[in-house]
Amino acid sequence: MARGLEEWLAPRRDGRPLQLGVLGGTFDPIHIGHLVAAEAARTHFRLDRVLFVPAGRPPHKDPAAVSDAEHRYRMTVLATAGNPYFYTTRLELDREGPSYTIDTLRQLSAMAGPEATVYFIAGADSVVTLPSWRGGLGLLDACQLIVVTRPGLPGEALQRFLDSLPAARRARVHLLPIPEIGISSTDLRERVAAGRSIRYLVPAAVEDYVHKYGLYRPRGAGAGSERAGEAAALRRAGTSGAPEGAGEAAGAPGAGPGSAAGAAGGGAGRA
Ligand SMILES: Nc1ncnc2c1ncn2[C@@H]1O[C@H](COP(=O)(O)OP(=O)(O)OP(=O)(O)O)[C@@H](O)[C@H]1O
Ligand SMILES: O=C(O)c1ccc[n+]([C@@H]2O[C@H](COP(=O)([O-])O)[C@@H](O)[C@H]2O)c1
Repeated sequence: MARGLEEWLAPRRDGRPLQLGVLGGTFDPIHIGHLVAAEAARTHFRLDRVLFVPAGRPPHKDPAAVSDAEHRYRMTVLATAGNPYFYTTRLELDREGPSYTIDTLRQLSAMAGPEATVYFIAGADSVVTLPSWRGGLGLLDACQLIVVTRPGLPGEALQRFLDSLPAARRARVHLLPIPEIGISSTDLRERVAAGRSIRYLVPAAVEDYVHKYGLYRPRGAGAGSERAGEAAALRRAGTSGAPEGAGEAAGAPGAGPGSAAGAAGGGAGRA
């Protein structure tokens, strides 16, 4: 277990119970929809910190269609670096097997301690598939669930899901309307493949990273043809070649103890 995450999950200095947000995703690539969702959840529910968890092996996706986890992790570190309340963990990259969310939530709860409340943040499109996840609705015993709105999902699908829940579990689900950001990682991959701009749809550092490593370009198109080799080199480099940012590989524990964010968190964080 990376020491950075343990430090980042340390209790608040004022003894009040920690309110921890967790946003899991494939993040292939991370985009402003993810960041807006996390920030909206943080401010609305007065979360002390939000942890971004790139899925090492997304359980429901074809591995051949997903970029190397190391690239997705590094882009997430870059994207979250500017927010002192955000942090990116490689927990699911370093765990063997499919990245089941229930395992992650149990692991985080054990690390954060019994006083902490864990809020899993997810888009409405993802939440309606929850019954098919590992552990099914049992996930709602391991966390509070913040459901952020997402353009494109018919309202009835979410309502049907909510209506299907027993009252005790329904009480743990919180709807949060957020500014509608009508983009997805799929759109962004398609844009890059077609040579179209992704500027302003992802943080500038992520845009630079995508182009530097030739991600999402058709095979044989310049740097894109080097993808497998680059990813292998990144893995060999381990944590030493990580980008600067709020993530374990960067060795900069973001809003953890002693950081600028720890101090800034006087109101919202580690007072
Ligand atoms: N634009 C958005 N608005 C609100 N929530 C979003 C948005 N994009 C992604 N999410 C949510 O963020 C989480 C992680 O999403 P993910 O990394 O799969 O991105 P995605 O854009 O849905 O990717 P893809 O198009 O590859 O399926 C999910 O809970 C998803 O519902
Ligand atoms: O645990 C599961 O069975 C499970 C099934 C589908 C999705 N998830 C998680 O849900 C989060 C969002 O998934 P996705 O596909 O929208 O990136 C991400 O953290 C996934 O690992 C988890």
